Amino acid sequence: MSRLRLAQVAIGNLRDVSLEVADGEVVCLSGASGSGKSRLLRATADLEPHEGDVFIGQDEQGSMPGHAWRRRVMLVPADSQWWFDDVGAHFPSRARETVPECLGLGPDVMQWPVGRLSSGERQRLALWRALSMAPEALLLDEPTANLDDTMTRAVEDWLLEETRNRSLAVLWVAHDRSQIGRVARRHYRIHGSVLELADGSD
Ligand SMILES: Nc1ncnc2c1ncn2[C@@H]1O[C@H](COP(=O)(O)OP(=O)(O)OP(=O)(O)O)[C@@H](O)[C@H]1O
Repeated sequence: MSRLRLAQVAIGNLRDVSLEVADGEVVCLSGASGSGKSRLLRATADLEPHEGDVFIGQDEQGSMPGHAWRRRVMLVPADSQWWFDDVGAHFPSRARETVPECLGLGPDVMQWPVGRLSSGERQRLALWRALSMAPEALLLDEPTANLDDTMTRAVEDWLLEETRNRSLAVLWVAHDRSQIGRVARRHYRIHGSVLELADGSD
């Protein structure tokens, strides 16, 4: 069953974007810098006006307020936003106690001030924050851009496991072809104003 569905979405230069992401599936999206990947994720998250329709299950984006949509279809932007002084204040209480070990951060990270976090720590914690809100779909904008190779592989494995265990639909923007090959069986590439299924996709 398709969990997340885009039907003839148009935003900026992009036209006629239609794709589906099933429960427990990762679909990758790539394209040149400035081709519109982030805007497409923002449109999917109901953060930018666009043409066309987006569905989560049977529900259409316009049928609910934006904040309700974004709890179900959650965007993790490349540059995450933090609005309280301390890290822990951004997390539901159960998630403060259960920071995944593979992120390489102990539970005391929840007491840290946000200003202390490195870009890679912010990125890993933004992913954990999103997962801890129990969304149905995740929109990941280059989720490993600030991580070294070892941590990139650890985060990929963790995200794939969580995707399966939580039956999430994941749309993942990536540049690195080898990463795309590891995490997704389907890969769309932006070419000019259209989205094309890349070679090697199932
Ligand atoms: N709100 C906006 N209104 C008009 N144009 C915008 C808006 N936001 C971004 N753009 C433009 O749309 C184009 C696509 O931007 P986008 O951020 O989606 O690119 P991208 O593919 O994610 O690039 P990168 O890989 O460099 O992050 C860019 O030319 C950008 O300047």
